[in-house]
Parts: sequence; C-alpha cells; structure tokens
Amino acid sequence: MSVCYRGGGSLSRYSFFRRTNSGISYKFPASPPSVADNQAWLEHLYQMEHSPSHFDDVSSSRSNAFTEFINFSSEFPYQVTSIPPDSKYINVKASLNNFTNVNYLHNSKNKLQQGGFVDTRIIKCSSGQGGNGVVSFYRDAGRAIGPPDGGDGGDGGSIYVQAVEGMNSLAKLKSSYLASEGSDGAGDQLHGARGRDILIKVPVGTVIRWCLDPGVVRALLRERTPEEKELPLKSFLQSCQKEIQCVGKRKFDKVPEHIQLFRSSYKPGEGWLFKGKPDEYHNGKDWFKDLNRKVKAYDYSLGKSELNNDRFPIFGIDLDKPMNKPLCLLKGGKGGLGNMHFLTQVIRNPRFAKSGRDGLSEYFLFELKTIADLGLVGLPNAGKSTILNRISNSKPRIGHWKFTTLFPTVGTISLGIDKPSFTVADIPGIIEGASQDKGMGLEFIRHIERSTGWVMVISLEEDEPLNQLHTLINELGGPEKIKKKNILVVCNKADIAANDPNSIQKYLNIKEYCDSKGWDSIPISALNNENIDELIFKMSECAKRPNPQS
Ligand SMILES: Nc1nc2c(ncn2[C@@H]2O[C@H](COP(=O)(O)OP(=O)(O)OP(=O)(O)O)[C@@H](O)[C@H]2O)c(=O)[nH]1
Repeated sequence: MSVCYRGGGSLSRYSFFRRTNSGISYKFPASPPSVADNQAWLEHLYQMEHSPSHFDDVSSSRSNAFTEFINFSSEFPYQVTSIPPDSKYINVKASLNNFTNVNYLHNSKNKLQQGGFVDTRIIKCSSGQGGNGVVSFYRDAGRAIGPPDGGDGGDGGSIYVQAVEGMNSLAKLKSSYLASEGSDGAGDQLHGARGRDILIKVPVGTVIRWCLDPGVVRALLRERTPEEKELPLKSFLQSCQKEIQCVGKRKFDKVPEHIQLFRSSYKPGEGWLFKGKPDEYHNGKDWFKDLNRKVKAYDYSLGKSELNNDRFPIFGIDLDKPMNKPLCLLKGGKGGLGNMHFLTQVIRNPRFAKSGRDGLSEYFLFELKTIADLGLVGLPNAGKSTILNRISNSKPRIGHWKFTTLFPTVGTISLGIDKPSFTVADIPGIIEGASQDKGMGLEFIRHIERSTGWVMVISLEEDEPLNQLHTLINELGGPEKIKKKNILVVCNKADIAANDPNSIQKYLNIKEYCDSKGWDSIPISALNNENIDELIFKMSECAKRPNPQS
C-alpha cells in the first residue's frame, strides 16, 4: 500500500487523509469501516508514531482567521519573560488591568448600566464537549453477537461571534453562553448529533479581549494588604502582573501574537471507555497495549490540532465592520470514536470506545467603541447635547444641570443628497481629574477613540474659557495624544453678553491659542441657532481631513 502524507503522489484506496484549511490531516476510516480499513488506519498511525515531526507543522488556520480583526491600536505594554527552548511558547507578563475591567470589580450595576446603555461586559463562553463513542455489536435473529457497530460521538457546539448593524449597546448580551455537548454515538454505526452552536451578535465597533475570571480577580483584591487597599483600584491592578503563555514569532523579534488556551481533555493514550471488563483487564493485554500505542498517535494529533485552534489574539479582535459570516471564538470538543473503528484481525470483539474531547471555557471582555467620525468633548454644561440636537437627527437630553448626558449618543449630520453625511458622538462631560476617575472618569473616551476628529466645546459663559480648554487637553491625554486628532474648538454660548468687549476678548484669546496650534475655531450660539451652518461646514471638514499623525 502506498500512502502520501502531504499532497501530491498517490493515496491508498483507504482515503483517510483529508485536506483541511489547516493543511493535511488524516482521518479515521469512514463508517462502516471494514477490518482492512481499520488495519490500514492503525498501520498509518504506527508510522506516524515513528515520525512525530509530521505533526509539528500543522499550520494554524484559526490564528489566521483572526488576522483581519487585529487592530494594534489596542496594544498594551508587556514583557517577554522567557522563551523555553523545549516548548513552542513565549511567556509574557503584563499588568493585570489588561485582563479585567475595573467597573466589574466595583460591583456597581449603576456604573455599568446607564439608561439601558451598556458598553462593557465580561462574558463567560464555553464550547461544548464532544459526545462519547459507543460500544455496540450488530445483532440479528441468527447471531447473538455480530461485528462491532458502535458509532462516533458528535462534536460539541462552538461559540461564534458576529458584528451586526442596528445594535448600539451590549445590554442584551447574556453573562454566559454555553454551547451544547455533542450526543453520544449509537449502535448501527450511528454518529451522535453535533452540539448546537451559539452565535453572539454584537454591535459594530465591539472589541473583544481575552480576560480573567472576575471571581479570581476579586479573590485577589480581598487578599490586599491594608496599604494596598489605600491605592486606587486601577493603580493596584497596574502594579500586579499576570503571566500568560503565548505563541508568536519566537526568533529575532520575539513577538507574542496569540494567547494559548488549554483544554483539560484526556492525554494521549487515555480516554478509553471500557464495557464489560475493567480497565486493568485491557491494560494487561498485549493486543490492547499495541492498539493503544497506535491510537495514542491519533490522540496526539487531536491534541495538536486543538492547540493550533485554541488561540486568541493577545490584543483582542476589533469588529469594526459588519460581518458577512460569524467568527469562531471557541471550538467545540471532537466526538469520541465508536468501537467499530477498533475491529482488526486480532481484536474481534472490541468492548471499548473513546470518550469525547472537552470543550473550552474562557472569559472575554466585550467593549463597545462607538464608530463616529467626530467626538464632541467638553466640560459638563458646555452645551454639547444642545449642539448635537441642533445639527443632527439625534435628540440627546439637555439640562441646565451638570452631567445631563450619562451615556454616549451618536447623531448623523446630513449635508444634502449629493454630499456624504458624517456622524458625531456626544459623550458625558469631562471634569478636571477625570483621568483619575473623578466625575464619570474617562470611561467614555473609548467611544471617541476611533474618531478622526475631536470637537472641543467651550462655554463662553465661564470667566476663563481658555482654562477649560487646557483642562480638556490635559484630561484627554495631553498635547501628544491630541496631536493625533483633527481638532475643532467651538466656543458656545456666544449669545451671553454678546456685545460685551470682555466676552469678545475671551473668544479672541481662544482663537489666538488655537491658531498657534493650527486648530480651527468658531464662536456659536447653539441655543439661538447662530453660526450653525458654518459650524456644520467646519465639522465636515474636520471629519474629512486625514489625521495629522496617521
Ligand atoms: N445661553 C445659552 N445657553 C446654552 C447654549 N447652549 C446650551 N445652553 C444651555 O446650557 C445648558 C447645558 O446644555 P447641554 O447641551 O445639556 O450641555 P452638555 O454639555 O451636554 O452638558 P452635560 O450633559 O452635563 O455634559 C442647558 O441649559 C442649555 O439650554 C447657548 O448657546 N447659549
């Protein structure tokens, strides 16, 4: 019999090789396998056992599946701690706050849910376990026990994710998703049913990162020393390090790319389900030992392909466009082999089958980062919502008290049928100290991170409006971060003391500062609808211009 391992050449009549996306892998004989099929398969496994390098280059199609969703803007600092020569991994350390979300640890529902708007969730995802193979023998009126006909277990269900239009919050997501297990095989060579997959639909703009079980992080927080308890939560998490095993470029650059996830499936040579006679009976027989040595190579290849599949990009995936087809987050476990595969010339009555492989259970952090061309930022009460109300189809809440806006609102500004429209996101007001979690903190900045331009709204009602501008710049990350965005400064409430030279001077001071930075500026009165057309024109320019440092 001639066999070909890697494409080309001739294949045996037992075509137990299968081309998959991840290269060539081999398959057990299809049902109903004859003694010859099984013998050929086991012979092949025997050869595999003696050339383990065959399994080493199974390329990772799953890692490639994520490629188009990787966005390096969400990269965080990490340290490569070791690259053990005897493994394929790169051990990496990074601070704990990259693997959790502070809001979850506060345990405060109010912080997570405002007006039904939820933009951060930690979700437990579990793929289903594979069904077990079954021990069964063919029977009919003339035969008490015929040849083995136990079918294979069905594969466990997988967890998929898909970004769709028309959703604008993560509120409807559940806190855990569990795909169902594959069914066990049955007699008459019947395979078990596949477990049902789960599809998680998310809004466009959702970023998904692997994270730790929040229960584990909370337990760590309970063990803090009294001095550590004095520290703000963010700083404490920053000071803790989490070590993870990654895969990536090991040579020269030493760049970790994917976090390796591990299943607790049985080890090669284990996972047998015996019927009738106990384990010791089988383990003591030479014919079983010989079979198990060969099947071990099959188990090994399963484990290897699981390791190749069970990876997730270290900096997460960014679903910033509507997706035509779902993306698999966690694959279900493979079903176990039924006893029909173990009929050989030596083994006439195989009273054993293989159990299904385990599924995976992991936590993921889902973060919604709104996709809007422009972000409206300003201190509370500057008039951001009034502006959005004036210029777009959006109707955000307006009030003379601070923090009327509690969650982001996106409005679309239409410039006419022949011109492209653009979108603007209004986020809650930012106060001095927001970067240290004061007021509503900077939680909502994620919604304007993607925006091409930031429209800074200043109120001319204040005594020193230029100070407001400086506060905003500092809280938004300082001049360096601002440099990456197109900036338009809007001086609102120009109607208040409109003819007062003092008021005019306030605007001129801001304009002078903006000119020195190369930023555009404009005085308006959103309340009285003054200069709004000019504002819309300037905003459309700001949304269109390429970013200064992109
Ligand atoms: N006189 C005057 N008042 C204005 C103008 N624009 C807004 N206001 C008033 O300022 C107050 C605050 O306006 P909002 O639009 O809610 O301000 P905001 O910046 O969204 O406030 P937060 O939600 O706290 O961030 C309201 O009472 C508005 O009526 C304006 O051009 N002139």
